[in-house]
Amino acid sequence: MEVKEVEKVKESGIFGTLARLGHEQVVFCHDEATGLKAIIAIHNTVLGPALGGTRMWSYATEQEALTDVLRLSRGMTFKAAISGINLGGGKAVIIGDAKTMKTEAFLRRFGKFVNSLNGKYITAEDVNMKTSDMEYINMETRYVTGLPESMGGGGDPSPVTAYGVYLGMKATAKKVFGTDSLAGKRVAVQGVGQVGMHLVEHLVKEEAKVWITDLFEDKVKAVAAQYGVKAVGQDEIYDLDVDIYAPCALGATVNDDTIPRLKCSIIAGAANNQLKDELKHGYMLMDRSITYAPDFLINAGGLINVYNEYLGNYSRNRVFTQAEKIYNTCLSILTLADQEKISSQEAAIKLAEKRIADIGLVKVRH
Ligand SMILES: NC(=O)c1ccc[n+]([C@@H]2O[C@H](COP(=O)([O-])OP(=O)(O)OC[C@H]3O[C@@H](n4cnc5c(N)ncnc54)[C@H](O)[C@@H]3O)[C@@H](O)[C@H]2O)c1
Repeated sequence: MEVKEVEKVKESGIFGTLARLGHEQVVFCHDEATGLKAIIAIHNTVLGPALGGTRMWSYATEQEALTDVLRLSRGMTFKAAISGINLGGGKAVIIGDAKTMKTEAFLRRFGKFVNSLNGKYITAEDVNMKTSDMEYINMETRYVTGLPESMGGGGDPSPVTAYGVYLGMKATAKKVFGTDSLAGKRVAVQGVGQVGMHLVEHLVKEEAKVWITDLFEDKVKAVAAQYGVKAVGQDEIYDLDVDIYAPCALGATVNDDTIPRLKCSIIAGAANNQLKDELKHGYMLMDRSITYAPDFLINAGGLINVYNEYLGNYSRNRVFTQAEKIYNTCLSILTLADQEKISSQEAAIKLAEKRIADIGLVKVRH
């Protein structure tokens, strides 16, 4: 959590912050018996109900939890809008230790709070929440998605996310190199977890030259051996002489320290909030002629997956077909950014906001 962001919330007060970020509703949930403390933030419901996962974290302060949920829910609005999905943006955070506090009663009490919003907010998994937790939440509300396949859910969203990231990377390559072929292109993948590993598979299939890193050496060794790619140290990844940097671990890795070190022409990866400061670092990348594929667009495969599950009659094929739209949307955004001399992140937000405004007008007409 950025200290600066927390300070901004303190300075402008809660309503001032909601006005600045454009939120509709924030719900504070408290239950003495189970020790549940949660915040549900509904950013925008113009396109549909607000969908976004629940994150459980031992936040240092309540202010920090509030800042996180406001920032994340706003991001979900843009992600759904740019992906052509009829959903709004929302998110929930639960304050506390996920290892010790999650009991059946605790999760079902949270489910009851979600249910009290009558479908205005739909929850799903996020950091420190598992599909098994969603099963308990589902006992108290039907406004939950991301259920296990055994319960009719869509299963692991990571392959869909990785496919979208791969297509976003190809579209960006088309813009930068004039061809979307990644054959022979040098790609550095940071984080070979669920998404990173599937991404490596796509890249190797297309004969890209791949370097990988991860916090866990066993993961690195396993992926390097399986796909015949090269392993590098965690910090070394920023200095590699590569064409593409793919952040698939944590957010905020594109920042004051790393931008001067990067030698790539493209950044395209799965992590959320890759730019530490959306505005400043978007422009720093432009100055260095590094083209950035907006994260909330190219990592939207997971959202497309849970949305389809929520609609019912889930089909994995349909999900992959919908994820293919990421390629053309990415090209449109990069073209708009060029035309208007703005960062690709700003261009993506502009297109997302335009769709919300246009569809908002359609909705008020009879
Ligand atoms: N899973 C999805 O469908 C999905 C959808 C949208 C966005 N994302 C985002 O994509 C990213 C990857 O998701 P995932 O599901 O693969 O997560 P994951 O936890 O399975 O994998 C992340 C990997 O990054 C590694 N890592 C963490 N910090 C690192 C560091 N400093 N250097 C190198 N490696 C590091 C971890 O050890 C782990 O192996 C996350 O930021 C996630 O929020 C995932």
